[in-house]
Amino acid sequence: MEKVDINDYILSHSDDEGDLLAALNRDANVNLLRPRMLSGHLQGRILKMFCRMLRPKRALEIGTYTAYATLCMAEGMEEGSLIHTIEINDEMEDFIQKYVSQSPHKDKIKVHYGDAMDIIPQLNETFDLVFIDANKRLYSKYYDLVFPMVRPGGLILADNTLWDGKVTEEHVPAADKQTLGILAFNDKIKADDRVEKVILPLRDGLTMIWKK
Ligand SMILES: C[S@@+](CC[C@H](N)C(=O)[O-])C[C@H]1O[C@@H](n2cnc3c(N)ncnc32)[C@H](O)[C@@H]1O
Repeated sequence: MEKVDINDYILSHSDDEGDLLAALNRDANVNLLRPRMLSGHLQGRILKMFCRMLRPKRALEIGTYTAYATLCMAEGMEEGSLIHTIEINDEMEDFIQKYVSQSPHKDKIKVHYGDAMDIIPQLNETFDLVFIDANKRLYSKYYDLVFPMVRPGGLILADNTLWDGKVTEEHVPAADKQTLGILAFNDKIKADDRVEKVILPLRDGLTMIWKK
């Protein structure tokens, strides 16, 4: 008998992503340049589960891309809650709108188009949950900007913090600003006494940062 791939086994024994997200995933793989950027089935179900457990009233996602993760988080959030999500590339607007508009959770989602560095200061919110998943060079800046807006006891998640394993390479070229950005962010979080932190070795690395 052929051995079942462990990732297929995990997905086949976890919740389905559902028809809408499966269609989004297929559409992204056929029509977008970098479909691997979206969270995907496993991480999406985990983000939903975080929302089920934490019951955030206000959430923020920095880096929407297709809204795959946005839709997953909104699915786990309660009625009356809201997730703000920020996307710098307004060419994604039609794609995002196509799927958000079909979701039964669309009323919990507010999409902002523009640079998160400009939009975050305009959001008059206190966040229970923040998902950092935009420009890897700017993770430390997003963190500093959003930190005062997270309530004590709130959670910040940062995606891609293992950056394809490049974080353990002996020599990182000065031109590789993305890896250097992630390295600086990981060191900053490790040294920050205001938070408890753990890197989950999930997919490309997902850091959980709990504000004391
Ligand atoms: C990895 S993708 C996000 C994936 C999405 N969070 C998910 O899990 O499905 C990163 C996105 O961040 C966007 N982005 C990059 N810099 C940004 C910024 N300063 N403000 C807002 N969005 C930004 C990019 O255009 C890209 O669509």
